Amino acid sequence: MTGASVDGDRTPIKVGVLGARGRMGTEVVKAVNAAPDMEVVATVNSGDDLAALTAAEVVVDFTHPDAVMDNLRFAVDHGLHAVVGTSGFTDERIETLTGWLADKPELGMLIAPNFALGAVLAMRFAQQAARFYDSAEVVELHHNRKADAPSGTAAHTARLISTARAEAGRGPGEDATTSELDGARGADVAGVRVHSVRLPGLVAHEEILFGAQGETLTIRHDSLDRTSFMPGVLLGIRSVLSRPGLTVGLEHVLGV
Ligand SMILES: NC(=O)C1=CN([C@@H]2O[C@H](COP(=O)(O)OP(=O)(O)OC[C@H]3O[C@@H](n4cnc5c(N)ncnc54)[C@H](OP(=O)(O)O)[C@@H]3O)[C@@H](O)[C@H]2O)C=CC1
Ligand SMILES: O=C(O)C1=N[C@H](C(=O)O)C[C@H](O)C1
Repeated sequence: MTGASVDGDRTPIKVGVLGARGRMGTEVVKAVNAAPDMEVVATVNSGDDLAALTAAEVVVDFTHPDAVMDNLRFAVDHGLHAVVGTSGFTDERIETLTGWLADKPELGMLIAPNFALGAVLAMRFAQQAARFYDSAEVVELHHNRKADAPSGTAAHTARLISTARAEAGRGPGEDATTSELDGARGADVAGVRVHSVRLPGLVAHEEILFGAQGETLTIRHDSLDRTSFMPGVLLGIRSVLSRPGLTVGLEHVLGV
């Protein structure tokens, strides 16, 4: 049986890392190799043959929104569990993955828009607050090498707010803007305005702002270093083996 030794102790979880040379991939390789219960058995970078991944039980993907679906197709076809941090997951993509996994019910796949504990909590708190406020906007701030805007975390946060306020019988708050320069009010994600800032020096930051009569509420999270994502990634690797099907969001693993 894969991963189990004769005396019942589990052998280290075999992990393949996609995007291993990147900012996140580099940290993942270090964190996995430093963990006592797992080891990196394959690293894949852009242009490499994915076949090396078949030595793994779990693949971790921190690549690019344009690359991740092909990588996951390979993982599902080859019976590999997957932990995914790459951004760009639309409802349509989630539906596609659900279809693929239906044919491999034993496989687990975890997609987490953000692996940092504080970011997961910030999204949960925003979801709770959204029941009480019509008006909410999201500001995400990232390093200037980031490929996509808005961030996956901000898009996910906006969708959570939108769903929570709809469930509470609320709509988007009043906005009297009738004249604006293109982009001045940010992107509309599920009826929530999302603003993206890109600056060298930043890592990953998000503010969720709520407004009501005479008051505002601001929820802010800052990842100051990419090591902030690693406890969540390691937890994801450990848990995906016993979570068949698709899980979207680390909150479901953390139970928050
Ligand atoms: N969920 C979370 O908590 C977090 C998610 N992210 C997300 O992770 C992703 C990666 O971020 P980051 O590490 O900063 O980006 P980087 O650009 O630093 O790293 C991405 C790496 O993936 C490689 N790559 C591209 N295509 C492929 C492919 N088909 N197969 C294998 N490797 C490939 C790139 O290689 P090359 O440069 O040669 O193209 C690059 O080395 C982004 O989508 C980002 O938003 C980031 C931080 C936290
Ligand atoms: O590219 C990044 O850096 C990050 N990407 C993720 C996102 O798009 O939300 C997670 C985190 O914000 C860092």
